[in-house]
Amino acid sequence: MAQPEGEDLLSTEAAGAESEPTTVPARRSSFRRLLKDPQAVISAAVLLIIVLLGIFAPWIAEHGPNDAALSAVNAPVGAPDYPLGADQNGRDIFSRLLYSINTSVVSALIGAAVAISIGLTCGLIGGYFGGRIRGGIEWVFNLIMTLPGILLLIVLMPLTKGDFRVTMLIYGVLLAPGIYRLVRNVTVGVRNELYVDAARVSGLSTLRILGRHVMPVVQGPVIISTAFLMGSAIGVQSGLAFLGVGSTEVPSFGAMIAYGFTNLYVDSLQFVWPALMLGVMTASFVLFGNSLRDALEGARPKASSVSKSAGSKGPARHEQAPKNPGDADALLSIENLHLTYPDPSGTPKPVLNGVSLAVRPGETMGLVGESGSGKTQTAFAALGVLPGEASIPEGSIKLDGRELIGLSERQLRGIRGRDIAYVPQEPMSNLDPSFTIGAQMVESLRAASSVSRSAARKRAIELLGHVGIADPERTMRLYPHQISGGMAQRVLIATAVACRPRVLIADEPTTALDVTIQAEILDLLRDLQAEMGMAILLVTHNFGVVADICERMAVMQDGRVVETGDVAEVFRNPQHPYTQKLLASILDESVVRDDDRVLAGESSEGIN
Ligand SMILES: Nc1ncnc2c1ncn2[C@@H]1O[C@H](COP(=O)(O)OP(=O)(O)OP(=O)(O)O)[C@@H](O)[C@H]1O
Repeated sequence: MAQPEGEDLLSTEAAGAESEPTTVPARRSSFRRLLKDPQAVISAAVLLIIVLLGIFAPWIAEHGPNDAALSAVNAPVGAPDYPLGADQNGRDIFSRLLYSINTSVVSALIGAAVAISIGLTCGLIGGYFGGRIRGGIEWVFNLIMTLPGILLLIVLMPLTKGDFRVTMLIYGVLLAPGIYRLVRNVTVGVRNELYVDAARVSGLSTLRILGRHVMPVVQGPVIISTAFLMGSAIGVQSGLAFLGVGSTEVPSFGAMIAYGFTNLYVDSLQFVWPALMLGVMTASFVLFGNSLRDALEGARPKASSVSKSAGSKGPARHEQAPKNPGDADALLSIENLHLTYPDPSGTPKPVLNGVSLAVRPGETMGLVGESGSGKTQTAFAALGVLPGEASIPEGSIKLDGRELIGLSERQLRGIRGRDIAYVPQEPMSNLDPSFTIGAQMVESLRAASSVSRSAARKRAIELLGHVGIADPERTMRLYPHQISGGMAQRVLIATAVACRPRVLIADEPTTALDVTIQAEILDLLRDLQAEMGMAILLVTHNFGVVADICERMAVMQDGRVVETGDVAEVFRNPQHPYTQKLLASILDESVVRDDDRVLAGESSEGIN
């Protein structure tokens, strides 16, 4: 397929041109999402109140954190001037609690800032450049990881002179390898994306690519890790103070807990206040980080059941839908499917306008149409993996007579992978760069068939061999960036057919691959179909692929199917003007074979 680089470059530029003005609304909508999340609002409010209490401690507290009064020794809660009582040295617990907040916040900021700045910078560089640069960086980080963390901080006490800020600085360095690994893995994954190659070819500087393409992907995981790091830094600082490492002059939850411990039988509450505050602070950091990540990464296409439009109740809203001719024996039957997404003003924007489609058992149906005609949305609707904001006001999707619209996520999970499976367009983007092929296959197999880990591993190795991977055992140990696109697609096909699904939806499974590999993947799909007897719905914009492998085809335009029929018949005698236009613009007699064998899908050779 002559999908020239020029076109890619133009689209990259166009995307770039578009991305500038959309940045502000995107940020605004992330912020709005954050404000709508009760977990985010509550945890942020709790943190804000705690931090403000720390900042205003000198004005709120009656006493200094180290002011001791003999008359106040072990004063109970509610004693005059000592709202939370006093410790065994006669120091105001409330005051020490407030000042300890500042110690914790400073520790969290130093520890997280050092870890993020070192880990993020090195992760981006190591992940993007690879080779010796990555080797050198990893050597240093591996060395750091061998150091015994807390023990080192204790041993270095003479060097830090008990200053918790210096201690947290060193702790930040010890935390950096975790961030490095995270960022490196994400960067390696993004670096292999086609759009990054396109950006590189179009002359974008490395810094710009890192900032524009890599950082947005990295920011979510880093933010959630920041929250964990802050919680961890607070915990470690308190732990060290509990052990007596550091200046006794510095108020800290850890030191307060230690004093509370020794005084547990005199007044148990002395121990409870700092422990409670420590718990609330660390939990708030983590909960807020989770919400922030969700907000920044946007509404993910959750594997949720498709939502029906407001007001539509029960599954009986598609009775008037026109029946598909010949769908009585259909395994997957889509009738009059309408799908909308809200536009920025909230008005539903139609994306599918009454799609009707029937896939019979054991057949390969090609779903063709120009970009944006709704092929993928139709496939996603059938799989029940539309994003949360999608709405189906009308229509029906039946698998072997069972209505899928309106099923709960739990019910859909029982169907996906077992009865209906999916092979995606971009194999690399569909494998997690942080996990080995084996780990990902085992996880998917266990999710689909609840087998033991060892059985899933055995089955994964078998499947990899079955889809033509030469050394399955070795491949299981590899990370996605260590295998080719063709191998990645074989891995995904192997996972998809693991439970012998009755319907396989393959969304442009060969688009991201080069021509030779495309033919191999089509052959593989054909072989697997012959062996397992599954029906395949093949989403493609490539008529060559349709001619090569499909028996029937449906042509989509503007969110509806305009023509359905046997491939040979549609190729010979297209009825709809849009099909005629598509065929006229795509077919080239000099490269496309028109013999009956090929059109009937009997040949094993690919056409492009
Ligand atoms: N989350 C979404 N919100 C709003 N509109 C969407 C969303 N996802 C898809 N669309 C719109 O749905 C329409 C159909 O998209 P779809 O991905 O199904 O097209 P397609 O035929 O598969 O195209 P391609 O061959 O390029 O993948 C497009 O106009 C697209 O902009």
